[in-house]
Amino acid sequence: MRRPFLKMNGLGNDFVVWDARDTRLVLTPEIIAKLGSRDTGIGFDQMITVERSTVSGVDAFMRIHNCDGSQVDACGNATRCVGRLLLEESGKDAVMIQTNAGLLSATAAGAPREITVDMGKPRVNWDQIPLAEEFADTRAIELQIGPIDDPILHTPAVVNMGNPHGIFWVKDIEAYDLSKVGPLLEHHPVFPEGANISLAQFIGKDEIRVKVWERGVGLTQACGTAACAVAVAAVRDTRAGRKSKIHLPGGILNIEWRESDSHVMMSGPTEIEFEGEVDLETIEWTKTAPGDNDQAQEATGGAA
Ligand SMILES: N[C@@H](CCC[C@H](N)C(=O)O)C(=O)O
Repeated sequence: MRRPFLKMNGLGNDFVVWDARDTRLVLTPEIIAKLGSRDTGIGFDQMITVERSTVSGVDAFMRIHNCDGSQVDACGNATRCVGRLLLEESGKDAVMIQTNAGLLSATAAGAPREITVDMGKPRVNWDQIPLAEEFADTRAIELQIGPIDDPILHTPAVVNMGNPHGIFWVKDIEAYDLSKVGPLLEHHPVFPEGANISLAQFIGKDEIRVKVWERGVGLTQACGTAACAVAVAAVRDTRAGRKSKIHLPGGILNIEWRESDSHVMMSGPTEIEFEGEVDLETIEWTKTAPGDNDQAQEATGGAA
């Protein structure tokens, strides 16, 4: 069966987006991993399934899978992308998106294709991250077993933005090979559900450079929830003000941790790369329409 999809990204963090509001779609982790492979499939960081919401007045439910097939509760960049699709489709000023991490609202941010998402309140208690043991202060927890010798990589700040994040403040982000330390820290026993791992370095007042090793994916160009988690950790640590610019390899996200209601607001771009169709049995896929930045074209790729 051939199924249409949209390929989108937020700052290079890329997604296949299915519209499953009228035609149900359930894929096994094995099929998701095959589709997500950049060698044999379409290739993506996350797979997003837009379904009908079970909550009245809510525009849609968004299901999120990492490219390894695991289902997760939050994805900031994909929420902006789905927000854009629902805003364009409905013509509304704001849309509500149901996720397994709660209800999130999306609005246009001003510039074309830029979207602001209210990511809700961060959670910072040890059992909400979750951590395997009690820590009274989650601004810098002490990892008892260090998978790496460097003492800096023993004291992460931890924040849950609908998913778990460990943040390591470093002086020079280039001094670390995140592709080596990321997998060790992602699976550290202190994180019973694993964690997204960020290295964060101040590069100016309220400007932070961040590299992310995403749980269930690996290195990505950007991670929206990580940007929110870093901004929250910086405020909690009195390192930054309530509004910060997070510089990721794929570009910049503007984050505000609002004082009035403790909600985290994330603003940044979205892009439709192309429309496509895939045969879910053979994983053979075709581009069917161009994206935001393409001239009209047709191309073929996939397992064939
Ligand atoms: N890319 C996302 C985060 C996706 C989920 C993450 N890998 C996890 O396992 O929690 C973002 O933009 O937030």
